[in-house]
Amino acid sequence: MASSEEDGTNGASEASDEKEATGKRRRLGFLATAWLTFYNIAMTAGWLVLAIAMVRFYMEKGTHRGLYKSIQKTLKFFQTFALLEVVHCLIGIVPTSVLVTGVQVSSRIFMVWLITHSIKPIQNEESVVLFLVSWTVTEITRYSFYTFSLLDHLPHFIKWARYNFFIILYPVGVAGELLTIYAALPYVKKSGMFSVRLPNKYNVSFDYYYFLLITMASYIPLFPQLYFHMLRQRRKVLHGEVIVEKDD
Ligand SMILES: CCCCCCCCCCCCC/C=C/C(=O)SCCNC(=O)CCNC(=O)[C@H](O)C(C)(C)COP(=O)(O)OP(=O)(O)OC[C@H]1O[C@@H](n2cnc3c(N)ncnc32)[C@H](O)[C@@H]1OP(=O)(O)O
Repeated sequence: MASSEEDGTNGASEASDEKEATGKRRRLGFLATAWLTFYNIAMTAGWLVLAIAMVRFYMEKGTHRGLYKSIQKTLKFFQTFALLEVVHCLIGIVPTSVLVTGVQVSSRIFMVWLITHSIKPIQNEESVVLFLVSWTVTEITRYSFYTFSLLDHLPHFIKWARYNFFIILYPVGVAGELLTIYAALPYVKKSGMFSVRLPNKYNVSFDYYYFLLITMASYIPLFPQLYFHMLRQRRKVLHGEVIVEKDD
């Protein structure tokens, strides 16, 4: 349990945080709170298991080669489970934008299933380790932040970490993702995987290689929006700034 002495916050702000959290729980309802608490605990545990497995692998083998293969099942399970976050937004039990969450989750699912799982030769790239480490640290912090918030015992360090770590981890994770897609390009071009060529009975064509180029380009407009969204959240949560959303 975090006390103000332990975490360095003043009593007044902690009291107002607790009041806010109690109000939030009442608004959410028992079932939604219980589900979210379970979900966040399960996700924190899952990403912690992943972190421990990665550290153990590296300490035993002294190389990143084979790391992805050894942790892929856990990664796929917990990252795919995160699709529920879009559902949480859609049914309104978390006050997050469906669009922001949708972009975040779909880009992760895409990286896991359509890139790293599907293109075996890139699984040992250093860039894979870059996004794995960055995602893992982010998710342990984020889900423990939500869990402790729901339980009304949010240690200041977790709150601080949730709204500071991303400043470095977001660009590092995105760099890892982009470098991994880049490394996949030659294999995709050579194999023609996931591509549909003409002629065919539906008269449609799809080239996965060009799809990947477009996906990489889409990071340029989309990533800054996610990053600035997080910076605004940071100002709101850590510095109490009131952010006025513009009406269309
Ligand atoms: C098909 C191909 C598609 C390709 C697309 C390509 C383009 C992609 C471009 C960009 C790609 C990005 C890839 C991502 C890489 C990485 O992740 S790198 C690692 C670093 N990452 C991060 O730091 C991630 C940061 N992102 C997030 O935290 C979230 O995902 C978010 C959706 C972007 C931010 O969420 P937001 O809602 O703004 O933040 P919060 O402040 O945390 O939450 C707001 C309120 O909602 C409550 N809440 C949310 N979730 C829960 C929950 N699970 N349980 C309980 N409560 C929850 C939260 O408490 C807040 O409530 P209030 O306090 O009442 O406001």
